[in-house]
Amino acid sequence: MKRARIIYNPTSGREAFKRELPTVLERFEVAGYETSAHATTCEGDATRAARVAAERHFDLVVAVGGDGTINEVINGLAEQAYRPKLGIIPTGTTNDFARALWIPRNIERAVDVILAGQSMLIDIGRVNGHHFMNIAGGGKLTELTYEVPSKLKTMLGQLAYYMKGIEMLPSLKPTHARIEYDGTAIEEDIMLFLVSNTNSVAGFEKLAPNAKLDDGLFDLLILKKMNLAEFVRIATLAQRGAHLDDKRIIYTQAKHISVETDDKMQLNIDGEFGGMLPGEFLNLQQHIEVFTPENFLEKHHGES
Ligand SMILES: Nc1ncnc2c1ncn2[C@@H]1O[C@H](COP(=O)(O)OP(=O)(O)OP(=O)(O)O)[C@@H](O)[C@H]1O
Repeated sequence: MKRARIIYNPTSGREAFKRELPTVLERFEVAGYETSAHATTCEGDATRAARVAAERHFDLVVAVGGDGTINEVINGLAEQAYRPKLGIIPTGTTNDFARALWIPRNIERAVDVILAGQSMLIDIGRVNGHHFMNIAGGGKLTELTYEVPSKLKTMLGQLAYYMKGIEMLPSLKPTHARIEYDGTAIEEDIMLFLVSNTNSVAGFEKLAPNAKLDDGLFDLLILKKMNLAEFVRIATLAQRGAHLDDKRIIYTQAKHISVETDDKMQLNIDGEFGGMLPGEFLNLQQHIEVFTPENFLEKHHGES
């Protein structure tokens, strides 16, 4: 019999999952999985639970929570030689990864997706020993993701980022950076850089439009030194994906990227603080097998 382990964050979102857990367990059992559940208790717990599930050769791990929980589960699986398939039930405040994969927010429908059994192998990023599935980057503005409180995110959505972003604008300063990507070396004064695995980033759907989930490549986006007015203009263009032709933007794709800066710069990994630069980014191609809706797979195959 196949075995599934559900790893859920009981505090995520509006705590709605706990009420649904018996129904969800029943559905996995009926579908032929011997199923157990682990409620996470603190930061890092989902990583441990996922690692144990891999070591015990579970067939399926289901991560329930927001991007934080999914990131932790992926960190528990990524270093293992045997990696169970991954199902996702998005119940968090921020669910960028589920959105990128077209996984529904509704619990029952997210379970439908997993039990329908359609999956694909996706790339995972690694930087300085941490793994990420959405995006990593550096520069003052990337700190927005942890400076905006989740209550505000829930209430105001993207507007919360704008409000906080405007507050931070005066503190935006360029730093000198040495960046190497797949053998090309550049030196620039930069405002920020983003290393993206998916195209769904903090509500900007067209920030890294070429990001594909299984091509082994990151989208690398670098914002060169610019003044405030130029910055606001480019941020506006980025809303509709019209920022890429601007001469203050470098946009390319690469498998291996290293970044070093003169001034101290924090590393943001999937929306969380991830230590300080320098950073070395490596794309682990088709590293995790994840369940996605049928229509997403059709779109994906149509594009590649
Ligand atoms: N029982 C717990 N109590 C408090 N925090 C927890 C617990 N279990 C897990 N966590 C932590 O909560 C973090 C955020 O969770 P997650 O992303 O699933 O939900 P979220 O609702 O989107 O959260 P947030 O709005 O705080 O980002 C996780 O990275 C994890 O470290």
